[in-house]
Amino acid sequence: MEKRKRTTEETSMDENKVKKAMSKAEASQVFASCSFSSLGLHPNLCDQLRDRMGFEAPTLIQAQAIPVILSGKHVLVNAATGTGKTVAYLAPVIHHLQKYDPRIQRSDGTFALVLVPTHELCMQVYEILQKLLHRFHWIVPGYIMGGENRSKEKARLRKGISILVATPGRLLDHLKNTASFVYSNLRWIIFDEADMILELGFGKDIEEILELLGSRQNKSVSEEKQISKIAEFQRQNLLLSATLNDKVNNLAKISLENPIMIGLDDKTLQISPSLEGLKSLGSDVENEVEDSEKIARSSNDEYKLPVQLFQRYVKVPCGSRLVALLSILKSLFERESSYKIVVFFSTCNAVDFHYSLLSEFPSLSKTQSEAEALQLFLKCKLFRLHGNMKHEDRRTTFQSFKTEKSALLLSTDVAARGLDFPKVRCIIQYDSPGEATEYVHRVGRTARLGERGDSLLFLQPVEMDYLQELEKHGVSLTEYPLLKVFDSFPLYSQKQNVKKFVSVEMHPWVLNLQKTLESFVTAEPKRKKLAKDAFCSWARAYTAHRGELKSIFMVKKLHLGHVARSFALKEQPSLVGQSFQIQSKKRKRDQNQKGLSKKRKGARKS
Ligand SMILES: Nc1ncnc2c1ncn2[C@@H]1O[C@H](COP(=O)(O)OP(=O)(O)OP(=O)(O)O)[C@@H](O)[C@H]1O
Repeated sequence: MEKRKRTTEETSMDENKVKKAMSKAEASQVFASCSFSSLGLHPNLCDQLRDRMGFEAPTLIQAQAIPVILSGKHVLVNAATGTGKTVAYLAPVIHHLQKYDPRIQRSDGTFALVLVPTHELCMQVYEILQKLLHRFHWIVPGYIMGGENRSKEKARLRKGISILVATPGRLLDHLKNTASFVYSNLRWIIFDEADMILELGFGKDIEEILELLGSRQNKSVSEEKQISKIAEFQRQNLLLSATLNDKVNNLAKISLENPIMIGLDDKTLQISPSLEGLKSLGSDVENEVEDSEKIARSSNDEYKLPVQLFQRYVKVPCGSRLVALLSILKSLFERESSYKIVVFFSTCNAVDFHYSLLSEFPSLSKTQSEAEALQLFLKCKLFRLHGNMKHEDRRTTFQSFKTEKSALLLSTDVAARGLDFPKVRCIIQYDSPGEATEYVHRVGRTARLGERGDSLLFLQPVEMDYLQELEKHGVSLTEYPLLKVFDSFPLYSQKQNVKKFVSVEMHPWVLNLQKTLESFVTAEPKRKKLAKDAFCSWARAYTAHRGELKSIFMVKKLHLGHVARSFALKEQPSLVGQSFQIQSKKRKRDQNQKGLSKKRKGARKS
């Protein structure tokens, strides 16, 4: 069995960093020094939080948010990932609902609506609700989401769901088509991961939902009263996210009335109760005009990241990316017996290819007996998650990865937001995230609630300007010692006492592993097809970067032959390459024509 050597330098560097981070984490004080009951929550609910959930004390954000939410005001919460925002909004809702006298009944319909962007988040919030409601059996939790059986959902809505967790598209569908869905008592609308809901293009749906529910802030009071006939209380809307952007500003404006801001720095705030100049949530970010009444400025905002998170980047030439990924994963899993890692990819095809590769790629073996034993290169439980998977498979992956102590999850951005996988120690962004907000949410899957976490961002030499993009938001990364990782592997077919290698591409470990990977992938037509499809969709995704990022992630700057190597292909797939080049030529031609017609228009105007 091959053993990896760890340099003492590497070990002491890591240990120092751990110590430094842990003291930072302690200093950051994740928990407040008060109790849940001192925040005004009902004793039964406090018992439930302690006995069922194991929560002894509130987190800082819970201590800040719970009393304000209990007071009935509209609230915008901006707090770092993994700080306990879910309980911050669910606990006050449950507190109020359990107090209703006479007790609420299923026939009263829905009192609280939690809108979330993804299925996984929908399930996660629902599960937390189930635990919190254990002692309050008359308050019924439920969920509706795209991809589920509509008629079963209709039946559940007919029976009555007191607190409903939903994805926007499916909610809108039921609001329009399920006559037995009672929402006349609706008191709370909560947007969890508000910016992602909008990023996913649900802006128009949200506007329509707010209209239908009579909760759009420019509705006249009489109209609102008509809709909320039975409700004796005023509506309370809550908006939560770890990152804010212009679209959230607009959503805040149309859904929140005189909101209280929690977790937002005064300097970056301009609270505007004014409802004038509302823009459509469905419009493109690029098309949005500068607005002087922003609730939170996004352009130069510093994002809040957990202080105990070590953020590093690794600079890898394109053709060596796959070898670098596999080597880093191997070294991490060999270092510790229990280790949970999430690797983010840009496309579903890329996840499928890497999943298939890692599920079967054998260990590079020195001896015949080792080869016969068929050891895998990576000895860890492997999972994958992406939007093209069947819902049932997504659910199983989500649940299984949650409970594993040591495992690797390969995922697209469906896992980037809000998901709470316990004990994830490291996040690897193999494909770059695009917007800085995406970076923040991806790394937010680790270092949750004061725990230690590492993150590693893969960048090619031509993409290094992305670090400056992150710097603009106060995010700074240190370099990961990649060559040291390669040096620590035994070099078969080379003399053991070799000199230090200076270049990543020419490192014997890299050359050897790359060659083996290429032979492995090209030997099996199915695997080769997965690699080709992944290559093709990767290149398409690469051209889809928006705004300023276009000048950093330029496909023009890439050598497509090297990109192919990163999918263990010996050559750039010619057909894909040609069609890709035709596409990019066409795009260029279109851009030139656009530029020309703009110039012409300009000339006509002047
Ligand atoms: N008071 C508490 N005591 C102990 N654990 C808590 C407490 N509140 C929340 N947690 C746990 O902290 C973790 C993070 O909580 P949660 O998922 O609500 O964070 P979040 O702020 O919504 O994160 P994200 O921004 O990534 O969605 C969860 O595992 C949750 O069970």
